[in-house]
Amino acid sequence: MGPGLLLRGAAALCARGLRAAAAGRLCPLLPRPPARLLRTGGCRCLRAALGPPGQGKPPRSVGRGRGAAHSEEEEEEEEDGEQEDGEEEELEELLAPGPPPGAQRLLVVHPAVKWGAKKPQLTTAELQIAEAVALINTLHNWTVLDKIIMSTKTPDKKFIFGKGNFQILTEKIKGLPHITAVFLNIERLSPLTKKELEDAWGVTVFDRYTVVLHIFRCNARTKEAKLQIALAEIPLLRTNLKNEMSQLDQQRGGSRYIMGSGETFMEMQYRLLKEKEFKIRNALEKLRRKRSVLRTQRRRREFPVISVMGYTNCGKTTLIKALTGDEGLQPQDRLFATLDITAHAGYLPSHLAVIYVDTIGFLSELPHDLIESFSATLDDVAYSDLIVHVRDISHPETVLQKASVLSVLKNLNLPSHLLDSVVEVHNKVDLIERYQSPETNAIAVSALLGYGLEELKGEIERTVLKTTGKNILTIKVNLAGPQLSWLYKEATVQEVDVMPEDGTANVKVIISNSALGKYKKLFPQ
Ligand SMILES: Nc1nc2c(ncn2[C@@H]2O[C@H](COP(=O)(O)OP(=O)(O)OP(=O)(O)O)[C@@H](O)[C@H]2O)c(=O)[nH]1
Ligand SMILES: [Mg+2]
Repeated sequence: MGPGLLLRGAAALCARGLRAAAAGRLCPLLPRPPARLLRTGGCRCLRAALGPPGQGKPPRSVGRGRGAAHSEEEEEEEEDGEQEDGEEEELEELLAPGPPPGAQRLLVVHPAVKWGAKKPQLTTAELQIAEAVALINTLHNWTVLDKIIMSTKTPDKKFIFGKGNFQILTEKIKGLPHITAVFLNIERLSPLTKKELEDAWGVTVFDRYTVVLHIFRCNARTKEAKLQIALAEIPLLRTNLKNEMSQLDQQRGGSRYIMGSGETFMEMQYRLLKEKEFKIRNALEKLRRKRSVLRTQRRRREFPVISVMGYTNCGKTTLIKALTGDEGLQPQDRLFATLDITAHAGYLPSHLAVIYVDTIGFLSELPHDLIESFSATLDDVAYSDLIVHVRDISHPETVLQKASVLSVLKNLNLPSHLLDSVVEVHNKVDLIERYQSPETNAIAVSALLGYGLEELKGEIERTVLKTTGKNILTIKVNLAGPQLSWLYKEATVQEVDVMPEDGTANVKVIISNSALGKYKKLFPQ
């Protein structure tokens, strides 16, 4: 006789739990959570996903039974949420101010070091200035009027360029009366250099730090992203303050005491800045704690978490959309479109449910302070089960981009097993005729056109099973005994194929090594 009843209910139950877990929610029996993903840092979304207090409580024993253990954390979260309402206004004051109003018309200047140890490898001045232009084009109503590559042997000196080239540049700028600013494509300008250049050129001068920070500010949606930007601004505010104070001191204003306060104007400004920094760090810490609760919840539900990382604009969001079918995702052809970490549920070939985490893109020569203030966002990566490194293989600097990403990953202090098991994806192969990967382990895909996705899912599954110590097995159980309910509790049951004639069932499960050991001990064959 052929197989009897085939029950796929277990997988359906699992799907609900998965959606809830991706949304940071726990109850598998509640109405469907918003399909849109929880932005892990955004408390408003979190509350929306949890629903009104009381609604989000899991029943004591549902499905795989693990949901029951977490309600204390959930309550704590709800309380936190209420408390935050009162703080919302106060925190608004800490957030970075909006971008300066009005359009900017820029000259982009790339200082090129053509000889010696400081000459950049794996790229050219043309590609670097192209990236600088792309950064500006990301910003609404900022336009590049002109661009110039100017060679220099002394990029670290006060005027960046030698005398002759500085003169040529100054004349060029004076000959462009319509520009409102110069974007000097170097990591960071000292306040003194910035001031001297602005005095010489008569327009505002931006460095990479200011431009990237500005893009972040424009793209930030969640409270966490905004707070991180506010934190990244602190060093800038501090150096500005130092500058202003030295000017004030020259006019002998900075050291005067403010009446009755016992502190000078300068001391007061520093104190206010310190207080602001303290508040931002506190608020971020709170959000971080909240995230760690979500992390614990996901762990408990045992959905493997896959962090999708890569250089900005390489196609991370497009790939996750293709792997999960999540229509809420909006890939965009601009740098730093994604600033908030979001989680999205998907399935691997053997119906193993996983959560894909979309992350902020990387950029070479991203100033340290900026990376540091966003490192909290990347905290989650350390707790994932696998990293998928997406590369835009059609980009002329793809090799340099890979090196930048790997160097940031190394500095994130990730566990070595994560770094050793990275799955590398070569994306945008549709843009290259007959693409042949030079790296044998990489998977070639087109996230946009859907090529290579099945192969990628297969590779992700193989690696995830290995790194999480899970097995996919079919176990024959006696339906009269407690085995099936034990498996529902301790593993992920995918299919139950009942044989009514002998009261047994073939049960397809995803089970961890340790659970399998226990099962064998409890139910010896
Ligand atoms: N031709 C082609 N374009 C792609 C492919 N994948 C992504 N893109 C395009 O590349 C651009 C960037 O895609 P995103 O998915 O937003 O890239 P991202 O890595 O998430 O970018 P950030 O969030 O800004 O770091 C979009 O215009 C996509 O349509 C692909 O396989 N082929
Ligand atoms: Mg993105």
